Order: sequence, then structure tokens, then C-alpha cells
Amino acid sequence: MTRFLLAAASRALSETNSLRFRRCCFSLLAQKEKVVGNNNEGFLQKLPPFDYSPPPYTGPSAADILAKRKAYLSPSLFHFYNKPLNIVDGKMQYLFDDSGRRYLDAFGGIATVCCGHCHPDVIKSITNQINRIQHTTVVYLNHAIADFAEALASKMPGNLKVVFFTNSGTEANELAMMIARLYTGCNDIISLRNAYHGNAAGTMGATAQSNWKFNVVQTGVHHALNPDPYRGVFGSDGEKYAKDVQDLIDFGTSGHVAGFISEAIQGVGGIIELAPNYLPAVYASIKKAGGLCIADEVQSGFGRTGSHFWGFETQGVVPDIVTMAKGIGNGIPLGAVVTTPEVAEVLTRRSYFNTFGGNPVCTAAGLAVLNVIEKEKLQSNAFVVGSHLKERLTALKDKYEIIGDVRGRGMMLGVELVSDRQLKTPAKAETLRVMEQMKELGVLIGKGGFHGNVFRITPPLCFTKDDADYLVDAMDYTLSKM
Ligand SMILES: Cc1ncc(COP(=O)(O)O)c(C=O)c1O
Repeated sequence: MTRFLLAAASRALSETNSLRFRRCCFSLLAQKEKVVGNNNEGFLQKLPPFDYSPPPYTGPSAADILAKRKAYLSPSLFHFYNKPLNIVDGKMQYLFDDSGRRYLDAFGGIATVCCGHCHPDVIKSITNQINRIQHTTVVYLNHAIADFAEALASKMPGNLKVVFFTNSGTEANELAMMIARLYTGCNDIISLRNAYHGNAAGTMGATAQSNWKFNVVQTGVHHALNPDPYRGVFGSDGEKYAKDVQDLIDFGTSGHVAGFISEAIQGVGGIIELAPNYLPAVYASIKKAGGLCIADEVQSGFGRTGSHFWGFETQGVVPDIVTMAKGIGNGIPLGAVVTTPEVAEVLTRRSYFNTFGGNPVCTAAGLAVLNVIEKEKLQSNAFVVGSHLKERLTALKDKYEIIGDVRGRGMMLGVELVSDRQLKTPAKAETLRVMEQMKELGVLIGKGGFHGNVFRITPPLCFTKDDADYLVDAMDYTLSKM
């Protein structure tokens, strides 16, 4: 009977989106962990030593907050864990909860914290700036904004040098798509299967996964504001699949397009790398059709891929517009669009503004981030530690049938769980159970992919080899118990 209940709970967890029902299934499965038994405490002793103790925390516990104020909080708090963590401190690659417990952060606040939590140089730069002036807005000059714009432009290839600041990745992509439409006088934007570009009206159109798109089509808003973008397909042969984009242009549009937007490694979509030679061929088709090529570097930028500073460089292309956010401010809200003076001209002729975009405190953070990445050689650390991590995760694939694929590069890695390797059947419930158990072992990872069955491993770029080993050992231990 118990076995039947547990199997039903596991299956139900994969199939339902009801939060209450999911919690019920979670607690049944937690009972199972108790029955099977575990040695978490013993395992936790192996967490790499870290010379930092957070100051004592005297605020409310997670249980207190949820008991009294749950009604005010976003339901996304329950997307990952049965009981959301109350994170009260962070230092470099570690986070601390309200009980002082330490967690290895292998998600980095969704691929955002690149230098490490509360990096002293970033804090110092922010503090210096906030003590002088906190907000100016775009119609005044401020050196913190100019300093960062110049430093960012120096990281760009070609003539990409005009910087528009925004507050987030969604805003950056909205602006990039608007620029492409204004510049070309066309509406059609091509985006890719599995893409995630944001959740405002325009970017939600370019976002491919239906579970992130909501039901705006039914309200008519979607079509009124943003024609549905076309979906290119791609596989292991980049040049062959690029032909599909050419076909879309030839048979699905008037022959002209506003642009093409893509990530170099799809993050939310489940850590999917574009096939080699895909972008050069697609960019050529888009340029021929009069469109602009937009590289969404919100996740893959700032050295995360390890081999290159920007993800698009892995394909050897130079885009017309580059968008970025997340890593740019190490967690301080900031985004940017960088383009050429010729393309930027379409906005100089109009009165575009963004009240908070390019706030001096945020840009002071951005400048410190660029300096830290260089000073601490974080990009090469992402390469060395990321390669080691990927190698060890790939070895786990040989040991456990449930691992369908290990992919990505640098510190942007994905591990896909499947219940059948041939059929690639997603193991959704197991993904959540592994995440829950890894949390108990002091490791936080993310998840993504259309079915939510791909672990996303995107730690701060200061992650060490010992951290990587602990993560893999924790995953090994967890899978061995399942
Ligand atoms: C590739 C990519 N583009 C855009 C966005 C949207 O960024 P934001 O959440 O800052 O609006 C995300 C967010 O996850 C992303 O991964």
C-alpha cells in the first residue's frame, strides 16, 4: 500500500501544477526519505571549509514568515522546494539561511552572481557612489555612467559602442527588438525553439516555451502588440538547420525581416548550445533579408562560458545589437543594450528614455564587476573549474541511466534527467526530489527546460574545484539512494 502511494505521489508530482497538491506529494515523498534512511549529517562534514561566519541573525524564521505573511508573497517561492529557504546572508559562492546553515550556491541567483555574493570590491564601489548621489536619471551627465559605458564598449567587437542602460534583461530585449523594428521598418522577428527572452509583451512573444508565455494569445493582446515570431529549428548540423531560417524568410515573410534574436546557450530552455556554424549561416540569411542580428547575452555573457567573454564569440559572429543583464551588476538590477552608432541613430531621432536605466549606483556596481572579472581571472576560472565539473558530471552519466544528457560549457552546465534514455522521457518528479535532497546536503542548483527536467548549474564564477567535487559527490550520493 505504502509503495503504491509513493509511486502515485511521484507520478502526480510530474503531472500537476497545483501548489497545494504538489506540497502534499512532496510530504509523502519526504516520508520515503525517512523510511529509506540517510546519512546527511555525515555527508555534510565534507562541505569544503570556508573561512567566514555570518553575523547573528535575529529576524523572523522561514516558518514565521510563511505562517504570518505567506498571502503577500509570490507563488514562485514554491517552484523549487517544498519549504522555501530563508536566505539571510551570502559570501562569495556560499549562502546562509536563518539558522546559520551554509549552502554551496550552484545557481548564482539564476546565473546572476558572477563575482561572488557581497564581493567586497563591488560593495565598496556601490557604497562610495551611494554616499555621493543615488539617482540622477538619463537627462543628466554622471561620470559613473560614462565610466561604465566606456568600459563595457571596450569589451565589444566591431563598432558596437553605443550603450543604452535598462533595469533588466526583459527590458533590454524589448528595447533591442524595438530598435530592430524601427531601424528596418519591419515587424517580423525570428526567435528559436526553447528560447527565453523575457516576460513583457514583446519578449514574451519571442520566448518560445509555452509554460513561460501565459495565455495572452487568448486575450488578443499578444497579436495586437507583437506578431508571433517564427521558430527556427536547429540540431547538430548547424549549417543544415540554418537553412530552415532561410526557408522561413523565403516562405513565411515578405522576404524582409526586422531581426533575429538568440542566446548562444539557451539557459531557461534547458542549457542547450547552438550547433557549431549555426549562427554564421543564420546571420548571413538575416542580413540578406535586411534584418538585424541580436545576441541575447543575459545569461551567457560576462565570462560565464569560460572560453569567451560573450557567448556569441563561441560562434565567431559579430551581432548588430547585444543585450545583457544578470551578471552585469553581480545582482544589482541593471541591463544594457549595446549597438552601433548607425543603428543607435533611430533612437536619437526619437525621445526614448528610461527613468532608472543607468542609475549611477548600478553602473558603479557594473564597473566594479568588470574589474573583478579581470583582476581575479574569473573567466579562466570558469573555464578550468567548469571543464572539470562537466567532466565529472559526464562520468555520472555512465553510472546512472536516469541522466539523459550533460551539456553546456564553462559555468553554464545542464544535467537532464530522463526515465527512458531512448525516448528521452522527462523525469520531472525525480528532478524535484534530487534538488530537494541536494539542498539537504547543502547544495543549491536550479532547473529548466520545457519539462523542468534539466538541472541548471550556474554558480558564481569564483566556484572552486573542491566546490565542484562536492557538488558532484552530493549528486552521486543522492542518485545512489533513489
Ligand atoms: C537569456 C535571457 N534573456 C532574458 C531574460 C530576462 O531577464 P530578466 O529576468 O532580467 O528580465 C532572461 C531571464 O532569465 C534570460 O535568461
